[in-house]
Amino acid sequence: MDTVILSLKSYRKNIPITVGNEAFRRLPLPHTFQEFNIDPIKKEELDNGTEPPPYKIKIIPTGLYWLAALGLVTAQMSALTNHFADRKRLRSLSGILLQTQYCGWGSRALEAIEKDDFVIEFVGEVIDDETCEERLEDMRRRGDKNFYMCKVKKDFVIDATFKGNDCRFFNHSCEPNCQLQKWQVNGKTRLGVFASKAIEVGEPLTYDYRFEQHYGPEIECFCGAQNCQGNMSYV
Ligand SMILES: C[S@@+](CC[C@H](N)C(=O)[O-])C[C@H]1O[C@@H](n2cnc3c(N)ncnc32)[C@H](O)[C@@H]1O
Repeated sequence: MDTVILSLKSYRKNIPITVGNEAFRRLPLPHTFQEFNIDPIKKEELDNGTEPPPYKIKIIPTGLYWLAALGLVTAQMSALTNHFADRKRLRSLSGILLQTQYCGWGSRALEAIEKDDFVIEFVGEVIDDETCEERLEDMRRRGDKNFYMCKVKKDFVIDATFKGNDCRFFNHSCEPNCQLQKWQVNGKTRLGVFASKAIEVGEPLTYDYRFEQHYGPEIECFCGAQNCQGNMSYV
């Protein structure tokens, strides 16, 4: 269970994941490769020689979650201020509202991204199927609405619930601007998010969850796309 995908070397152990409220609990996660101290995918590791771009995304609170976060910040101002200041994450609370008001937090592009650019890697704890089921059960019991697991293969589920990067905030869209791709890098399977079209500054970053199995209950989709399939279930 402690095996963390890629070179996740010194993940901070002091992240308060025990706070009851889910929205609050999700806020203090590390949000940059630097904070995470992981090596991003390197150019030479990609078969097609794609140059990984500099950090290009930003987390924004959206819709109702933004209001919820604001309320929590008011209530927990002192603790949060220290916490965020420590992680230089105050910027995260000043984002714009997105139209996807019912999808919770989302990521948006900080700068223009070209089609086929490598955007970010989906990282998290690597857990087996049994642990995954246990965690899912815990989440159901807690009434969690957001799920951050992606099954790569048998007994290889990447769980970004407790340890993850900004990729865990990419929402699903039936008309996404990114695509999740499976890569073999030095013998390891890794998931990379690549731009499937040119993306403008400020655009929400999304991919189709149905590429791989994202765990969780059948959730109604609010992506707002014309071709919306209605739910985010893997088919
Ligand atoms: C990987 S998380 C994405 C970040 C999440 N929005 C958050 O606030 O932390 C996946 C969860 O976001 C929500 N979500 C993502 N895309 C959605 C969509 N198109 N419609 C409804 N909910 C969505 C669902 O609750 C889903 O389980």
